[in-house]
Order: sequence, then C-alpha cells, then structure tokens
Amino acid sequence: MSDKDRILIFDTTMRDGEQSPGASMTHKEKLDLAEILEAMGVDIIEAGFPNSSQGDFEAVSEIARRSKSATICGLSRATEKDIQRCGDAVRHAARPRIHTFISTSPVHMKHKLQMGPNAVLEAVGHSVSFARNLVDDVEWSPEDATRTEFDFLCKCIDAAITSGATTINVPDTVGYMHPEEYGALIRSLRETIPNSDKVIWSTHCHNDLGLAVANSIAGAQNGARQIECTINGLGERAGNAALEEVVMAFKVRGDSLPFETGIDTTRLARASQMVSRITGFPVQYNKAIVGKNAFAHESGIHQDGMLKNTETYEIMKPEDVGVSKSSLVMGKLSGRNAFRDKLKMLGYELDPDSLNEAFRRFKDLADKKKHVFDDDILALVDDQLSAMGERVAFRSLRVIAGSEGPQTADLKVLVDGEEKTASCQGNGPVDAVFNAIRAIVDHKAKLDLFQVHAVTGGTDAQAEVSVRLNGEGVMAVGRASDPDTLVASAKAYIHALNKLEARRLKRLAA
Ligand SMILES: CC(=O)SCCNC(=O)CCNC(=O)[C@H](O)C(C)(C)COP(=O)(O)OP(=O)(O)OC[C@H]1O[C@@H](n2cnc3c(N)ncnc32)[C@H](O)[C@@H]1OP(=O)(O)O
Ligand SMILES: CC(C)C(=O)C(=O)O
Repeated sequence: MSDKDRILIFDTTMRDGEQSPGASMTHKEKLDLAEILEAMGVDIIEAGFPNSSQGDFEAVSEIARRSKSATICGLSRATEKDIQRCGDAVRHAARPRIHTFISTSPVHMKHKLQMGPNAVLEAVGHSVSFARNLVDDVEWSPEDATRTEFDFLCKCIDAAITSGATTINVPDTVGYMHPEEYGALIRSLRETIPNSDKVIWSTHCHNDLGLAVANSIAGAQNGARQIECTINGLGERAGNAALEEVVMAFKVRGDSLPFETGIDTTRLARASQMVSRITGFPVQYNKAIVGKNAFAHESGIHQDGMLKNTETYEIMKPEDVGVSKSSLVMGKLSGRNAFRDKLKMLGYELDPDSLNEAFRRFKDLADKKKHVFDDDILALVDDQLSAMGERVAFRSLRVIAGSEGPQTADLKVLVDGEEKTASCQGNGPVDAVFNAIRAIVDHKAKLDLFQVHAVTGGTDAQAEVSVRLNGEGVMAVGRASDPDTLVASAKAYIHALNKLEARRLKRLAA
C-alpha cells in the first residue's frame, strides 16, 4: 500500500483549454483527445460547455457515451437551462458530473453579473440543488474565488456543500495568487467551513503570473485532492496549470511531495503532441517535460556529464514521459567527448590526431551553421579522411562573383607541401575556381560531371559537391562539402585530381 495521498487529475483541455483564442477543436478531435486522456489515466475529463453550442453538446454527449473509466464532466452557469443541458449531455457516461459556477468577487458580481451578494448566494444554493437532482456528482466553483472576501466565500461554499456539492473547486481565475497565499486560502477554507471533510477540495489555477503549477502544488500541500489542469498548459489567456508538469512534479519529487496520481506518464509526450497538432499551438522548445529541448543537451560540459552518467543533468528519464531518449545536440558549445561519442555512433573511430582535426573542423562548421546534423558530421569526416595523404591540399579561396564581373578566383593550395597561388577569371565563379586549379596543377583530365546537393535543409545547409574527372581513360570522382558552395567545388575538384593521380601512379606501378 502506498503511503502517498491520491490526487485526482481533472483535465480541462477540452473546456478551459478550448477557451484559448484559436484553439477550438472539431467533434472528431475532441473524441480522439478524450480517448487519449482516458487511456492515460485522467480521472475526470471536462469535455466542454454543453449549452454553449449544439456542437459542444454533441461532443460532450458522445464522449460520455464512449467513456469507460473516467468521470465525464461538463460546465454550466448557474442557470437551469445551462445545468439541464449539461445534465442531458453527461448522463450518458458511467460516471457523469455537472460542474456549475458563479462569480463571487465584488468586481465580478457588480460589473459582470450585476447581482448583489444575496442574489448570488441564493443562486449558489439553487443551482447546486438543481444539478444534484440530475446527477449525484456535482462540482461547484466560486469564479474569481481568490479575489473574493473570505467571509462571503465561506458562506457561498457552505451553501454549495449544504445543497449537495461533492467537489468544491477554488479557482484562481485571473492567476493572481502566489503559492503561499493560495495554499493558505485552501487551508483556511477547509478549517473554517463546516463539513469541509465531506467534499473533495480542488484547485483551478491560471498562469497569468507563471505560477499556476506552483499554486496547484501548494493547494495539494494544504489539502486539495483534485487538480484541474490542461495538456501543455493550454487555457484562457496565459493558460492553466500544465498537467504534465503537475504530474511529473509529484512523481519526481515524491520525497517531499507525498502525492500520487493515476497518470501513466509514458503517454504524456504523445498527448502533448496531439494537443499541439489539433490546436496548431506549437509547444515552446524549452517547455518543461514535453518541450523539444527538455531532454536535449548541447554544451560540452553537460554532454560530457551525460555520457558519464545521465543523472548528472537529468532528474527524470525521457522514457518516463514517453520520449525515446535524450539527445546530445551537436553545436558550437559541444565538447570533444560528445563529438567522439557521436562519431562512434555514426560508425567512426578516429586516431587522436584525426579526431583533433575533425573536431577543429566541426567547431569551424558549428560557428557558421546554426544546426549541425549527423549528415553534416558524416560529410565533414568523409571529407577529411579522403583528403589525408593527398598530394594537393586546399588552403584558401576568395571569389568575386555576382552580376558585375569579371568572376575571379584567388586560390591557395599546397602541392607536395609547397604553397602555390593562382588568380584566374572564368565564365562564372565555378569556372574561375577550376581554372585556378588548372593553372596551379597542370593536367589534361576533362571535367565529366559537376553536381551540387544540399546535405541538409535550410539556407545555411552545407553544399555537397561531386566532381568526375576523366584523365585519358582513368576516371575519378571527388566529393567535398562546405557551407560555401565554391569552396566545396574547389575541394571536390582537388579530391578528384588526387584520386586520379593515385590511380595513374598505381597503373604505372602495375
Ligand atoms: C472563468 C471561465 O472560464 S467561465 C467559462 C467561460 N466559457 C464560456 O463562456 C463558454 C462559451 N460561452 C458561450 O457560448 C456563451 O457565452 C453562453 C452560451 C455561455 C452565453 O451566451 P449569451 O447568452 O449570449 O450571453 P453572453 O455570453 O453575451 O453573456 C453572458 C451572460 O451570462 C451571465 N453569466 C456569466 N456567468 C454566469 C454564471 N456563472 N451564472 C449565471 N449567469 C452568468 C452574464 O452576466 C451575462 O448575462 P447577461 O446576458 O444578462 O448580461
Ligand atoms: C469556471 C471556473 C472553474 C474557471 O474556469 C475559472 O474560474 O477560471
């Protein structure tokens, strides 16, 4: 038996989440999402606001019909029509719940509802009793509870409990509270209101100050046993508490947060991707738990630590949230150990000198290029290995190109270790480069083929150039890559020339 207290996870992605501008979901998308949420172990799914439209009514009804284990809930104002419609939708579920609410703060009562406190108090009792006549499970929320006068809040909650509410939710509707305050509010309400132990206390925190998850946890620490949250923290304005963050906080910090949920955390990443796809809201790269970078490490010192023991920089395993593995992202901050590991993964084991040279070239490339992909590294090492021991070695190139002309290439190479330079014009920059090579290394071979490919996507992708030379019946293909197409062209030509020379010598020896 676990000694941890069970926290009910109430997902409101399809109700409060759908209130994010632009996040509306189709009938089919809601059904698919409900299936994922239920399979993940969400205890209560708030599937919509049935009286808001015929479409939402049908979606909530169908989700209720298809539900197996989860409680299916709908939201309604404190009006008979809303509550009746909500009851009609959720009644198809094995476990139906009506959630009804009314504002209790002075600003909401005066300006929005245009009702006095007594009328609101009366509406609380009436709405909850009306809902209780339709279903046994009724949740009541004082909207804007955290800006409500404490005594009035207690009166309203007392009326809701007396009228049959089974869950009391305490919304921080405008995300105004900080954790200590919110926790203290939950505790004071529980300590003040009669029969408070007969209901489940719930949190519903908005993220206007970025404190929604922290406030929800403070709520749990002070007696709340239901947390209302959404996948990816979706929701009105800055959103709600993110389900994945709350759940993983309890899982990872069980030592000091003695709570457990029924969530299968290995399904979190998939749910996040699905919500992002449905709503078209991208998940922020550095979003906790489900962001693209949540398990990615780029700097050398971190990568080195990760290679030695993943616990150095990860407090949870990526597999625990449904991400297949951590990634060491190769970039300008990567170190030699991570680079060596990456090469090993790609099938290369270089001697120390070659590794140093490859690492130097990799850092050069990373300075020029934002993302260094595996294919870039492969091209770079292939390039280096094929250039080893060659007679002609590329040193530098400066090209004048563009519409003004004349296109000119200033080339510097080493031939048998001796530096040679040439400056040549041509019919276009590539022609100028090849003319410069010909001017330095006299040869009769003809250019048979010249091809350029982008190694990866993006305008900063490396160019991979292939050059085929035909020297009196002996063919040689040279390849090289570089972010600069002209440099890659020069290197590929030189590579082909070296191969041709090696073959010619082999022939002579034979
Ligand atoms: C904090 C929250 O997230 S609350 C939930 C927000 N969700 C939604 O609003 C769901 C989508 N909403 C809708 O589809 C529509 O607003 C409806 C169907 C609910 C109501 O539509 P309408 O009847 O056209 O009213 P409208 O939206 O213009 O105004 C809201 C009315 O409800 C009243 N109202 C607001 N909350 C409550 C409440 N909890 N109980 C009773 N009345 C309420 C307002 O005072 C206003 O009344 P008025 O028309 O007499 O001024
Ligand atoms: C209706 C309640 C629960 C709500 O969404 C809020 O106050 O933010």
